Amino acid sequence: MIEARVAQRGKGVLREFNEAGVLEAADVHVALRLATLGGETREPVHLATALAVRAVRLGSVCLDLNRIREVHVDERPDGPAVDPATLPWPDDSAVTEALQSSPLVVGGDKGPLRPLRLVDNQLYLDRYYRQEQTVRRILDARATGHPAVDEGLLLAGLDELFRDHQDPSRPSAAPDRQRIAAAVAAAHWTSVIAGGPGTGKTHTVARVLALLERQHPGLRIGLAAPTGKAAARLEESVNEQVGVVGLQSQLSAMTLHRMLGWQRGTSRFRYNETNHLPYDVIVVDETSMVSLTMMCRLLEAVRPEARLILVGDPDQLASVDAGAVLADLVARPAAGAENPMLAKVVGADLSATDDPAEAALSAAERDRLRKGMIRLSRGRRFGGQIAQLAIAVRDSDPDRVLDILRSGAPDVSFVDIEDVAGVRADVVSTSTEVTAAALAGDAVGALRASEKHRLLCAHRDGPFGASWWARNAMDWIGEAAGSRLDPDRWYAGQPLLVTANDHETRIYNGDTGVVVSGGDGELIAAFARGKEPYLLRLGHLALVQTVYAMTIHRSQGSQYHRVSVILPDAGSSLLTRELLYTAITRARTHVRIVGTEDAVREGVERQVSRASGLRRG
Ligand SMILES: Nc1ncnc2c1ncn2[C@@H]1O[C@H](COP(=O)(O)OP(=O)(O)OP(=O)(O)O)[C@@H](O)[C@H]1O
Repeated sequence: MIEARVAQRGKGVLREFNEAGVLEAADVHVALRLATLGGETREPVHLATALAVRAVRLGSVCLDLNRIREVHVDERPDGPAVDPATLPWPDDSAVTEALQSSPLVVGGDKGPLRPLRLVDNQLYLDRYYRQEQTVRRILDARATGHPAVDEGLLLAGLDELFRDHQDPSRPSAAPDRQRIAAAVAAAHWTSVIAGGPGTGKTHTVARVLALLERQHPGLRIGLAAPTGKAAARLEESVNEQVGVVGLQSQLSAMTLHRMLGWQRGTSRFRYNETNHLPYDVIVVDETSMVSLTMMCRLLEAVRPEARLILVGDPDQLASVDAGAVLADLVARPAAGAENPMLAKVVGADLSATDDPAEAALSAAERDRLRKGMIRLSRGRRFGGQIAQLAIAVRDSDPDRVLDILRSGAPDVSFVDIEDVAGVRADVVSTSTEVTAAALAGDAVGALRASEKHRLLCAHRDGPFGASWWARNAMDWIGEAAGSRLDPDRWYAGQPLLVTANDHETRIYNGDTGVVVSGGDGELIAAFARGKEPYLLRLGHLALVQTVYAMTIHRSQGSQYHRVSVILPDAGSSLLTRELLYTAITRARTHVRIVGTEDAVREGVERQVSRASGLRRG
């Protein structure tokens, strides 16, 4: 155990949990500080408080006391992982009883401090409890009525915009979930359009906006995404459709922070519950990456009479901060009745039986329509085994996942960590192509070539981590080229990853680019932005790193032709279904899984379980 991770002040049970690697020093410090301020001396409360802080650190909104012992402990550098069952757990009922009378929960004579909430045996840090309540209250209020819609106009628009792809003289065959999604978004103040990559979410959003613009000439549209990269991608793909669907003008998208008016150095936003955003419709893409805190701020700032359309893939990894709001909203029970307008405008889709291309709506899907939620299921981009593999992972079917991986299908492969010849060939050929274009000053070609293959890892460090594999890749490239790459200087063909938002230079955390020759012997950085690359002097780049391998978390929101996924050993807490799903769905033409059968099975079977009260309705 690394000493810095052990809290010096921790004693007794807290110290044992800290040394075992369940708690970090910060969890212990926060718990002890709150206990001192509130005058709480009982160890079960100290432990529950520290575990609640840990739960938030790991992405949950609260600590589920019914599952308090379900903690995963990673292997330690100096030995095997501690079995959590061997730790000195207090009696479950003793924890609950102590909390029920704790001044940290019920308040005490030391003042108004009440940092914990105990609700239905879920222990919350007060801040997250209040945010969850706000989200629930605003969503429930927005669900009590429906926007007024000119049904004739909507029907005509749906008929015009959702045509058969092969034969545009005919409307698309029923059921068409994209058409249903458009009607759902028109019929609700809040709607969720969920779906995997390439299911046509953006295609549908462009049509929804066109339909709403016809209903409300002069419609003010706000487009946003949690990251700059995702916002740039949303803007680009919606604008490709502007002419096709008849939108009045090109649109711009921004990060959620920017839309809300983030003010440097404060935690306040310019737009909030008293100063609402000036839009009639707001579309948020990549909503799976939105944290509870951000969703709370957004909902507070949306006018009650503005539509909010949340778009994303609930099966992907959730936000790095606490909360998995999109997945929670999808799982949340539906309340209220279906908007009768839906049956009038998309009745044929709702009652259609199976079509060769799309299955009939299930009872559960029909039920979700009541809360303005629809999941697009028909893949429009990649067919073949990548989509099947992603579905098998999502459905937690490890045997099917392994069958597909071993099927010999041309778009999927499964290799041992010792057998990296294929990875090496992909790394070298991609780099050769990127470098040739970069040296020729062809920024578009270099950026395009850099999307040919990407090496993805679960971890950042260690033998399965991105840093280690990036060094391998640099060695392979150096050997193939006959000269070593020098990570301390700029060179043509160098792949870049931006690690922090820089609003001034308009590059954002997660942006990827390439160093190219600027023609006059000078090197410049090129970033993909729509049709024209965005060029920037190297001296203007603040936080960037060379990226021959990246973490799966970082790759969210991007796609590549070929992807090699380095799985960690079975036993890593990062290895989850959401991680595998996200990694696989980054690939357009080929996904290569590098790892063991045990790691695949464990990943498919372990779901990230983020405790939250939103799911309970
Ligand atoms: N109904 C349709 N008919 C024909 N082509 C379609 C249809 N829906 C989507 N497409 C095409 O399929 C591709 C994927 O669509 P789109 O980009 O909208 O998917 P997405 O769900 O937003 O994907 P991602 O999550 O990867 O951004 C696009 O090329 C789009 O033009």
